[in-house]
Amino acid sequence: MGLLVDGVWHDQGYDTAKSGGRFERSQSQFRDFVTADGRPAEGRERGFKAEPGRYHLYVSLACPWAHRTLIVRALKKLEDAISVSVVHHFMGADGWTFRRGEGGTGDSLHGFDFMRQIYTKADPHYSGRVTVPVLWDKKTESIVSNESSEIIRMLNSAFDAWGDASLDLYPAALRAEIDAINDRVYNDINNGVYKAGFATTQIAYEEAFTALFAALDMVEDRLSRQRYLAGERLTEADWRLFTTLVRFDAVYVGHFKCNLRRIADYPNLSNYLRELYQVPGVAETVDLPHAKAHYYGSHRSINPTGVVPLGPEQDLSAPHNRERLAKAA
Ligand SMILES: N[C@@H](CCC(=O)N[C@@H](CS)C(=O)NCC(=O)O)C(=O)O
Repeated sequence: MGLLVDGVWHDQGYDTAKSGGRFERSQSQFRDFVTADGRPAEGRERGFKAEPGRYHLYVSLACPWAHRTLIVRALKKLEDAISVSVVHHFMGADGWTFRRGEGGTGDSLHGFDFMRQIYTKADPHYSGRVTVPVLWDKKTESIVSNESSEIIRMLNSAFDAWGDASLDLYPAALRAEIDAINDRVYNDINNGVYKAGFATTQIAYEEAFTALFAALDMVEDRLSRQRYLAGERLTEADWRLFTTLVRFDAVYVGHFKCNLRRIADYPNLSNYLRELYQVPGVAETVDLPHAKAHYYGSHRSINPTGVVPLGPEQDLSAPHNRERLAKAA
């Protein structure tokens, strides 16, 4: 694990010394937007026009942030319009690599060996972490965005000429509701599991753990009354929660010490997780053996032996009971 400083790679883990043992996620730095007409988004200088075949996603199948982009690409039926490369699951001293095999596809655009080369190609003086996902523009040979929450918004709305325009995961009428639930889910659940797992002091771990399970309890309660997080229809808020839920019992309970309860112990959350997993196109984006191999194998500060546990038993294809919450027409 490492980062770039002025374009030079340094093998360095997360520094929690200055923050009382707390894991603090750094801000994504490439924040442009693809738009349908190519005009720069508000407050941005560079404009990128949506065109089929022009953009490429770099993802890891292990990463919950990258997973969001794969799900929205599949749901919006953009597989032919936006190509993908998948990094290898092992993230060691070189960071993400394009080693082929075990799910890794190699870099089909440049034939690079390391993900960091994508960043230095876009900006030879880049300083920061080398993260996935990345939305790459083949035309200008640059990174449009390395922020998953913004990439999914682009996939949702900018490419409707080539995808499923009938699906809107961020409908105008629900935006305030979606933004509010996203905020809690991001801080306490999506990022919460990382804050628990990468904490290097007891107090930092306990803070994250307490907030995480309070938020899961809140979501469990909400999902006992309504089918989806923002009400009666599936939105991006659900997919953002899904990528953490689907990894929870297999990875976060053990590896990140998030072990007060499993998702399997929450009746509504576990049925909801199965419903989302069974939405056509989604199961193909989920690779739990790959995720386990990544987390347990790569984070040697947490799991020095790299041994990957074999369990748990899980059947995400089993029936769910969520139809009972559908509003009678
Ligand atoms: N805010 C970013 C976070 C992406 C992120 O942190 N990805 C992780 C993988 S799960 C990563 O690439 N980490 C590498 C590192 O921190 O060095 C997003 O949502 O796109």
